Parts: sequence; structure tokens; C-alpha cells
Amino acid sequence: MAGNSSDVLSPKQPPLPSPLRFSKFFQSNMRILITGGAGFIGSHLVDRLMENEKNEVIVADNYFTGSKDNLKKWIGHPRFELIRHDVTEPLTIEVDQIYHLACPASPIFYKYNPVKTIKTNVIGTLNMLGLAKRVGARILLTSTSEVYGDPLVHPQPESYWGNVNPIGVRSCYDEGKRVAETLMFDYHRQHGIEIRVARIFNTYGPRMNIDDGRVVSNFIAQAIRGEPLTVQSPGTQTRSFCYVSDLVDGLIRLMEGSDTGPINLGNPGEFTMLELAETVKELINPDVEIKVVENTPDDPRQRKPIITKAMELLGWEPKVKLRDGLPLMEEDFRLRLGFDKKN
Ligand SMILES: NC(=O)c1ccc[n+]([C@@H]2O[C@H](COP(=O)([O-])OP(=O)(O)OC[C@H]3O[C@@H](n4cnc5c(N)ncnc54)[C@H](O)[C@@H]3O)[C@@H](O)[C@H]2O)c1
Ligand SMILES: O=C(O)[C@H]1O[C@H](OP(=O)(O)OP(=O)(O)OC[C@H]2O[C@@H](n3ccc(=O)[nH]c3=O)[C@H](O)[C@@H]2O)[C@H](O)[C@@H](O)[C@@H]1O
Repeated sequence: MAGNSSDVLSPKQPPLPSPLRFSKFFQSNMRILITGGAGFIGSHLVDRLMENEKNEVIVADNYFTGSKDNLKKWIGHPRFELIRHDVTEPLTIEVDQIYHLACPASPIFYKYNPVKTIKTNVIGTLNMLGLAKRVGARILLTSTSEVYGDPLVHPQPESYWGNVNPIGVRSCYDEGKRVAETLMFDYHRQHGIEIRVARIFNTYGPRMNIDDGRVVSNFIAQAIRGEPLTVQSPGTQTRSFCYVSDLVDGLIRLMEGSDTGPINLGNPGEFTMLELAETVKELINPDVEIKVVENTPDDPRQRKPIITKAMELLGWEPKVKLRDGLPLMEEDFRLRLGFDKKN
């Protein structure tokens, strides 16, 4: 027999918070959860947070687009823990801060299983907000410039509400992130949770997946392999590219500051995809061809952040120019692809 009748009938008590939730007031350590910490941005964030000896870092990741490889230097470190966990399931741990990054970010991956992407954004964010509420943690969401959709206002300030297709192939991601932002602000207003929302614009750097599908990783891998650079038509669409170390610095300033956001984090330098291809060709392989190929639906035509809020409220602005960041990424890609630099 499974249990007696009084077990079945007695109402369930809500779980008591762990006594450890108060321990943070008596110890110097900050226990920080990073969801999606095995991914590109997440693993760079881990590196930065681990530099501070007062931090303990816990990564929860389902390895859909991330990898243990990105964290190999920390595995076994006494202040580091790695958990295989899908954020669509609840997580019960004790932490002081949550950087909530878990979500596939490259269009080819977030469109691969759109229902899962929207579950990750909605149920995953609900679960992390539930955790933040239970333990009184501050939570930061990595939202995206995609909440502006195909923007009719250019460049984009945080006050712009966006131009988003609610039923398109990108909606699982951009509408998913918009709901995630709504949940953050509703938990803040309704439950007093301390929230931070970053709207990240296209970020690039070492450790991006080689076959990630995003434009900078595609062009660099193609240039190194001597393959044509695939510019999706018309090629006049623009993006603003931020180097990952700058972005991570902005995320930490946002978490440590007092403003909820949303705050744009990105590099205002704006390039057409044809200009990006020309730059990659010039810096990495002048012999490669540039080939215009078909685009995907709902591709935003322009994107450039206004970063006045980040400058004024966080004292943040990006330092690494595209021409300086691309060679750093090239170096990492060459190592992983096993292609030496030509003399
Ligand atoms: N890189 C960018 O240009 C950019 C721009 C805007 C916003 N962002 C946001 O920043 C975050 C990180 O992006 P990234 O570029 O590092 O992408 P990434 O794909 O490298 O990293 C995402 C990580 O989340 C993990 N993940 C995915 N679904 C999960 C789930 N259900 N449960 C647990 N883990 C899960 C993946 O395995 C991966 O490690 C994402 O939230 C993304 O939306 C990134
Ligand atoms: O920064 C953001 O807010 C978002 O940017 C990206 O979206 P997207 O800008 O479309 O990223 P890419 O797939 O890198 O595409 C950028 C541009 O390059 C073009 N592209 C892409 C790949 C390629 O091989 N060639 C090419 O010309 C695309 O058509 C698009 O116009 C991703 O959705 C997320 O990482 C992130 O949330």
C-alpha cells in the first residue's frame, strides 16, 4: 500500500525555507547561480566571477548549445559547481544572485525546437523567479535586442516597444524573451523581487560554437576554411557587434548596480553584413569570395543600441572595436579548427 489515508488527505504544507538562506549574512561568500553558464557568454561570465575569491559559482545547464569544455578549467575547483539541469524543471538550491542566461541564442538553434525555446523562456524564467522569491536572491535576465523586432525606430532606446511578429518563426525567441521580461517586472511589482534586465545586442568572441550559425562565427570559420562568406540578402541589413569581455563587464555592473533596467548592452558601432564580410575578408583571408545567399523570414533590417542609460547608470561603455575583437576570435577558431595562420 502506498501511504495511509491520513497522508493522502492532510493538506500539504509549503516547504520551509532552508535555514541556510540566512547564512549569507554571516559569511563573506556570494553564492551565484548562472543558468546557461556552459554557453558562450555564460562561460566568460563564470571566468570573471571566479576571479573574485569571495564568489562561489554554480552553473546549471542542459548542454543543448553549451559544453563542459567551456568550463573545463573550473571543474573540480572548490568554489565551482556544475549541474546538468534543464531550467524548464524547478531547481531548489540556496543562492544570493542568479544570472539567468539559459536559452539557445543562435537563430538556427532556437528555431530547431521552437516549442522548447518558448518553454525555456517562459517556464524557465518562471522557475528561476520562483527560486529567487524563495531564497530572496537578486535575479538578472539576459534579454535581447530582438525584443525590438524589426525596429521602426533607429537607433533603439529602451523606451521603444518594438515591432515584433507574434506568429513568425523567430517569435519563440523574441516573444519568449518579451514574456520573460514581463514576468521579471510582474514578480518585481507583485513580490518585491530584486530584478535586473539586460537587453543584449549581438555579442561575439572566443568560444562561440564553430557551427553556431550566427554571422560572425560563420564568417570567421568560412574565412579560415577558405570557403565563400555567405552574406544573406540583401546584405545591407545592419547589426552592432559587442565583444564578449565588454558585455560581461556590463552584465556584472548591472547586477551590482541599483537600476532594474531594462538596459541596452551593446556596441553602437553599426555595420552592414556586406561591410562585416569585407572586414573579415581583409583581416583573415583576402582570397575568399563573398557570396550573397537567400535570407530567412523576419530578419531585422537594422539594429543599433542607444547606450546612454548604460553609460549614465552603470558607467559602462564598450572598449573593444570590431577590428580588434575579430582577430582574438580568429585565434580561438584557428586553434579549435586546427588551421594555422598563413604567413
Ligand atoms: N550572444 C548574443 O549575441 C546574445 C544577444 C542577446 C541575448 N543573448 C542572450 O544571452 C544568453 C546567452 O547567449 P549565448 O550567446 O551565450 O548562447 P549559447 O547558446 O552559447 O548559451 C546558452 C546556454 O544555455 C543553455 N541552455 C539552453 N536551454 C537550456 C535549458 N532549457 N536549460 C538549461 N540550459 C539551457 C545552453 O546549453 C547554453 O549553454 C541567452 O539568454 C541569449 O538569449 C545573447
Ligand atoms: O543580438 C541579439 O539581440 C540577437 O542576435 C541574434 O540574431 P541575429 O542578429 O539575427 O543574428 P545572426 O544570426 O548572427 O544574424 C545577423 C545578420 O547576419 C546575417 N547573416 C547570418 C549568417 C550568415 O552566414 N550570413 C549572414 O549574412 C543575417 O541575415 C542577419 O541579418 C541572435 O538571435 C541572438 O544571439 C541575439 O539575441
